Amino acid sequence: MHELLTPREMGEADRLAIAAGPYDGYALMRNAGVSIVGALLERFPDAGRIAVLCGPGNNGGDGYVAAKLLSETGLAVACFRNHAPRENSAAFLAAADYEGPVHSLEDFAASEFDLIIDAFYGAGLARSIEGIERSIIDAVNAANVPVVSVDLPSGISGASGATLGAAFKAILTVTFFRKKPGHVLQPGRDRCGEILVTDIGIGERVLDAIAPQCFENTPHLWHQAFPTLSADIHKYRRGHAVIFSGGLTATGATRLSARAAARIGAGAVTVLSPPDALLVHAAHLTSIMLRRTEAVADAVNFIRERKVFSAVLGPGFGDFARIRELVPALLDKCETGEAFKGLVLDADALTAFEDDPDQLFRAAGETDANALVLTPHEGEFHRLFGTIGADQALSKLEKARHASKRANAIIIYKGPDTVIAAPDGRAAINTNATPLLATAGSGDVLAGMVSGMLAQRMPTFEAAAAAVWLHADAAKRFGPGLIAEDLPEMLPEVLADLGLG
Ligand SMILES: NC(=O)C1=CN([C@@H]2O[C@H](COP(=O)(O)OP(=O)(O)OC[C@H]3O[C@@H](n4cnc5c(N)ncnc54)[C@H](OP(=O)(O)O)[C@@H]3O)[C@@H](O)[C@H]2O)[C@H](O)CC1
Ligand SMILES: [K+]
Repeated sequence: MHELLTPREMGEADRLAIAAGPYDGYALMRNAGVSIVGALLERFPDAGRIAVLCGPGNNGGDGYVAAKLLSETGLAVACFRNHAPRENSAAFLAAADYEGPVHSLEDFAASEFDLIIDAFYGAGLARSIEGIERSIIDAVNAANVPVVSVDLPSGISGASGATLGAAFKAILTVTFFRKKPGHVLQPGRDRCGEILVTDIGIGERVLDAIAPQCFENTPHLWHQAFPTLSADIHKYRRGHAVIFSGGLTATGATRLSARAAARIGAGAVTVLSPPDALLVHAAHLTSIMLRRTEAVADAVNFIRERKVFSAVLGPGFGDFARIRELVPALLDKCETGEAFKGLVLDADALTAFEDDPDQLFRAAGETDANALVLTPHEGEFHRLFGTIGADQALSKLEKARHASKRANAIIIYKGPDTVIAAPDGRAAINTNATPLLATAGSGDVLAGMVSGMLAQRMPTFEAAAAAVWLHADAAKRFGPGLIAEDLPEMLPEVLADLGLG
């Protein structure tokens, strides 16, 4: 159930389902109407006066079916519309079968109803909503009458989650078969309210032909890929990660990453420290090891000789020139050795390339697509991927995908709707975030978690997606008062509940 279908893919699912039978388009629409009414009666048993706002397409068709069913239960239902459905469409049949009153939108007043069914537009929204429909959306939102949206809140693009003109703020959105990216990307996600995905008779088998590449980030996506422990494992075989430390006054970020890498299951974690910070680390570290490194060669030799599998570079690092020297060396298997699988660049390691991102992309382009993870938040993304970031026509999902191809790296584009994208086109949108994660050091922990999973040879896309989900789950479990130090300490509980590790 974690596949997300674009409106185009959903249209294809519809077409394949009708071709396979037994339902034709109107039968699917009737099933959709039954789902809407079932959810509505369960949640709003006291709604006496219900308005159904019907658009000209099949979304409106679902509205007529719902109106007919509700009026058959004895409720006072009124339909409003601007345009009748196209002749011979399924929506046309639904409108003809509904025998109650159909009024002009001009006569609609939100205050006269206990509940509004929004069936203006769904998957077919093609442009900005204007005119009377826009005025009604604004008035309904201001009046605070509960809105149940059919498929999507009208005005929200199913592909991007963007608002086109104006969009309803629904209390419940009933969608069909699978969610769409617009349900999980902002601002769409906030406009949906509760999201109910219902079965309308489309068989799972249609997904074989569609082969969706976008997923909601849930444990189903990466559970199977999570490292398991065999009885004969030892600490270095379990996986060795290194974290690069900055200088004397900025060592905390390193330790947060290191602790997270260890807690997520790396067998050994070593902090690579410049000489001036060694004593500070020595005073704080216990199970995590410490190694003095000065020149780039010290670091890559250590990685090669100690069979290190992954590294984090950036948190608290400070020295941008050194980062620009280190990255090409760390992406070069001749330097690091074949065992080294993955480099996570965060914070300063992203900023270090803002004047010349091509330098980073060139180095990444010469390595395999699973060797590098970049973890930009909004500002870092724009600095690194200026043109892609500024392209208003692209959704956050598309931006992450373009950036991933451009950089030949897995991108974790952070935010309330973090997108994880791989150069092969796969993408996951995260939905379990909490504002509690807006605390200093939480990004350092995330970077450490990714590297801890890479150290255990988890495939990179899955490791990145798992880290994002587990990180948010840890924050939610801790709750108010959370600081970054708490995140690694919550991981044992998070992992145990999922049966992982
Ligand atoms: N398998 C399923 O998921 C099923 C879905 N159903 C429902 O069908 C809709 C999708 O129906 P569709 O007819 O493709 O699209 P819409 O109803 O959303 O809208 C298309 C019509 O709206 C016009 N339009 C689009 N944008 C605007 C706008 N901003 N202002 C005015 N008019 C607009 C569009 O006009 P064009 O000129 O562009 O053609 C169309 O007339 C899906 O969301 C589900 O609710 C089925 O009922 C069951 C199976
Ligand atoms: K709608």
